[in-house]
Amino acid sequence: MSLPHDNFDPAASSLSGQIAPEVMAELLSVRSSIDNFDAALVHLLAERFKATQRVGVLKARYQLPAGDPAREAAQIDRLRALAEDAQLDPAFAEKFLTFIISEVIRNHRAISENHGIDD
Ligand SMILES: O=C(O)C(=O)C[C@]1(C(=O)O)C=C[C@@H](O)C=C1
Repeated sequence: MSLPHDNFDPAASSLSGQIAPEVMAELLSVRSSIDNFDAALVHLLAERFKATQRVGVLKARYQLPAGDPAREAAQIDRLRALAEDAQLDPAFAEKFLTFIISEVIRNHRAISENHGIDD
């Protein structure tokens, strides 16, 4: 079976041949963890978007507004607190959530515009 990331080269680096082999080995070892985290993030995001897709269909069906500012404010407060506990910059956590939610709202609007065509 051929996977879409079959041609991913985990050793790709602009530093190849420019740094000591032991430094490169340590860098590659940490990067292998980063690659696992990035893969997990993609899968987590895919699941989140599957869930918000269902919300989008529900909102379109019942003609509800795409955005829910009170819900977003609660989510942001919660995520900022979680980020602080986890020693992640809360401003970054908020920016990240806001970025995702803006895409979700764009998707909700698209679903609502297409509503009636295929359901
Ligand atoms: O929960 C909702 O109502 C959603 O549409 C999902 C979501 C989110 O991505 O978490 C997106 C837009 C809303 O403003 C609030 C939350």
